[in-house]
Amino acid sequence: MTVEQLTEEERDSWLRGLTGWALAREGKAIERTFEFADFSEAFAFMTRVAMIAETRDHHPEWFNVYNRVEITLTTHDAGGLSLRDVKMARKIDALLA
Ligand SMILES: C[C@H](O)[C@H](O)[C@H]1CNC2=NC(N)=NC(=O)C2=N1
Repeated sequence: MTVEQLTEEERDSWLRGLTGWALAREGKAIERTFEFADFSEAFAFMTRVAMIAETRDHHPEWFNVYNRVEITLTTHDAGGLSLRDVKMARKIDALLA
């Protein structure tokens, strides 16, 4: 799939609309850390994110220990950040709203 990488301007503008997400990997990714009451809550969240990832065919890089989930979004096909990452971040955030 051909996916366009965001320009720096687009990236900064889209990022202003996302709370809690920060640029990572020299602007080629965004990341956010989530904390839950315990492992069960964290893993339930991960399961829901996994379902979204599968339906969108857009997969997170993530790390979990106990109640903490760190998510990094980047578009491998674009070699950096694309609108798909921004949309995925919004979907993830919506799970917690
Ligand atoms: C063939 C398949 O559509 C691609 O490999 C998809 C799958 N999931 C993906 N996930 C992410 N994060 N980036 C991609 O570029 C990507 N590409």
